[in-house]
Amino acid sequence: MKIAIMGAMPEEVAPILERLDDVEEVNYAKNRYYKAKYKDIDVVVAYSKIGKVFSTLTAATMLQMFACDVLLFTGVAGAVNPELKIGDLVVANKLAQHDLDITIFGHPHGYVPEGSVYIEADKDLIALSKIVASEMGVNVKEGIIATGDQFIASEERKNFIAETFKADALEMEGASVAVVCDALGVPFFILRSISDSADMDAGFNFEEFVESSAKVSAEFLMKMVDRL
Ligand SMILES: CCCCCCN(CO)Cc1c[nH]c2c(N)ncnc12
Repeated sequence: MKIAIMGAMPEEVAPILERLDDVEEVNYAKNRYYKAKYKDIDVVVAYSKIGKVFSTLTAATMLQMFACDVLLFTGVAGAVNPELKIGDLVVANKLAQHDLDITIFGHPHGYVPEGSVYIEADKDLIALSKIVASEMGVNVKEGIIATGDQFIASEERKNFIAETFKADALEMEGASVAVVCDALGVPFFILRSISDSADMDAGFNFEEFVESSAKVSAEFLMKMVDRL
């Protein structure tokens, strides 16, 4: 089993890199991939850089070049569901691209021909997250994640995303990673910890909480890796 562990930003994978052994750094396609051992498991760890394009490139590389059998994503997100607070964990059961729009031709938001609005994450990995959550005594919200190439910091855009996609959280990489994994038939799991509420305070809250929330997500993810 070879596990791809991915984030979008250095802060999101730093808590993981520090726990690896025999790290071999591979430079490829203007990015750095860390081949390593976590306990006795083969892992490849990388942060993609922000947004759907960079995360597509990294996810595709993890699967096609490093031949990973499963892809786990860890990072932070903006809350859409008002029940979610800073530091809360969200597991994606399905993901959509909120800024994919050819609605002028009568298609739904997030849809293009031969595509689908939502892509579903791996049910076994979701089930595993529930076991780990109960063991750790933490709450994990399973929900819909909306992805787009914008940092959302306005109630108006957040409400559009909430109404159109019934999203629980939003970010900038999950749905593109989902498309890659789905197309290549590789199980994937997208985990996020809330860093802000995608409102007018989002920028400040993100800056303040990205590091602590990224740690919450990374630590939970590694508990799942222990159980794989
Ligand atoms: C230098 C600034 C980098 C922001 C990257 C934010 N990530 C993108 O995946 C997660 C995220 C946290 N809060 C968000 C929000 N309100 N809108 C979009 N994305 C997010």
